[in-house]
Amino acid sequence: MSGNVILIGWDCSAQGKAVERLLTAQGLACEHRPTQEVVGPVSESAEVLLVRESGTRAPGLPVLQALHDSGNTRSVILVGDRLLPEQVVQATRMGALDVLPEPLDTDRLMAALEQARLSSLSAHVDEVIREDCPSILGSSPKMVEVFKQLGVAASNDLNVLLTGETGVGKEVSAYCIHRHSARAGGPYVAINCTAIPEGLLEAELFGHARGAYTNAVNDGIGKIEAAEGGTLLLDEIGDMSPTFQAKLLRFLEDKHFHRLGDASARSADVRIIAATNRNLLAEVEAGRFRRDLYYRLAQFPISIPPLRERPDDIRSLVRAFVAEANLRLGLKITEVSEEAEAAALSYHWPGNVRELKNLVYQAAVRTRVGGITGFPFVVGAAGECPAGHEVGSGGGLESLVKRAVAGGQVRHLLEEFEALTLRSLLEAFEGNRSRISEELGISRNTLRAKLKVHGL
Ligand SMILES: Nc1ncnc2c1ncn2[C@@H]1O[C@H](COP(=O)(O)OP(=O)(O)OP(=O)(O)O)[C@@H](O)[C@H]1O
Repeated sequence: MSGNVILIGWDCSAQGKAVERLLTAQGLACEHRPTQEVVGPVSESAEVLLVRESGTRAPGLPVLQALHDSGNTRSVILVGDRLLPEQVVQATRMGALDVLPEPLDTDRLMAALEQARLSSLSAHVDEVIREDCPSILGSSPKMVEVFKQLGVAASNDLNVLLTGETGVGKEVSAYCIHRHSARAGGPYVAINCTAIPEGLLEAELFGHARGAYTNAVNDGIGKIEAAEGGTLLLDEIGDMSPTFQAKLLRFLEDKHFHRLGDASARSADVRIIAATNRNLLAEVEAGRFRRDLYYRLAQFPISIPPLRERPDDIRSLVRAFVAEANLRLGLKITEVSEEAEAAALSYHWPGNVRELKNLVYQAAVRTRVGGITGFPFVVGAAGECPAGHEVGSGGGLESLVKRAVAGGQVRHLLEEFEALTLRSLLEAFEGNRSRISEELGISRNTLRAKLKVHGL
């Protein structure tokens, strides 16, 4: 099976085949298998899993549960007949990107598949980049200053604190420091402190002894031991709980730690780089982040400026990502129109380089061959849109809908609403993703996937 196939898990062979024909007629590559099989190795190279479960299997969703338990990272869309509300909630919590009732509405199915494919594309982009030692780009005076600081950080072994808005390139900078440091021959390990539930973070970071918790059938090393001799990136450090802050401080003081459930002290030779999009000093002043931990982490602080403060980088980033999309996805984009470039230059870029990269990829995927004539900007509050893309006077949803209808852009309207909602929630909850996922009642993984799709 090739890597961009939609795997259809459907028990009733006649219906499964009918969906396969429907998607094939839309030009999509797909393959039908009995539902249970999508949990097996056959799904490994699929891009999206379209799984049908029956609501009469109350109270659970066995196939989705099995996928979730196996650590599936592919985008999943659930199709169900007579699903109970609890099953819809469960499905979303287990990471399903969408839940579609039967009989299937073709437009909704196509929209859900497009979103799922963009989500996998975005995940794939991140994977590819991590695998291929991403090079860090930028030629603006502000970024040249940052590169100099990365060089100084690479020449010593101090703990580094990288700050900057979401998507400015903190993680690529951390990797750049590692690659140029004396530890380059050692491992580079990253852990996202918010993506892991509080209860599991300790074991994830420090490791565990056999029997330390249910399912801990063997001893296990944590990220700290995995990074021995190398560099450990603690991403989104600003969201760490006070209890965990105390545990981390203890490790930073003498580089000694205990695996969870094991009394023996161990030590690790690891360089720590921490990253956050919060103003950590303000968190210290507000009493939410330990001052002593802040100073341990910020032995060498580096702040990365938002993209809107370095417009000189925009054009070259757009060109670099177009070239990358051509190479990675087999597209044939020949140019980016002057109008599209001008729109990119006047846009506010709240999601910074990540958003730019996503928009370039989305525009490239939609264009496939020829020139990109525009980017699918999310039109939000006035002043955040590029010239010519403003919401009409009065703003709000109504004018957004009218504008989309007038411009024949209805197809992507629901995506725009979702992006707009998420952007507003990020502002309202000051980027606190745990809180947003709680308030929305969706898992943090689902939220992360959605934020990635929209480049936020
Ligand atoms: N200067 C850059 N050159 C090339 N790619 C970049 C640059 N900055 C960011 N990117 C790309 O943008 C995306 C986001 O970057 P990264 O994950 O480093 O951001 P971040 O600041 O750590 O974001 P967050 O705070 O949300 O974790 C990645 O795909 C990365 O490769």
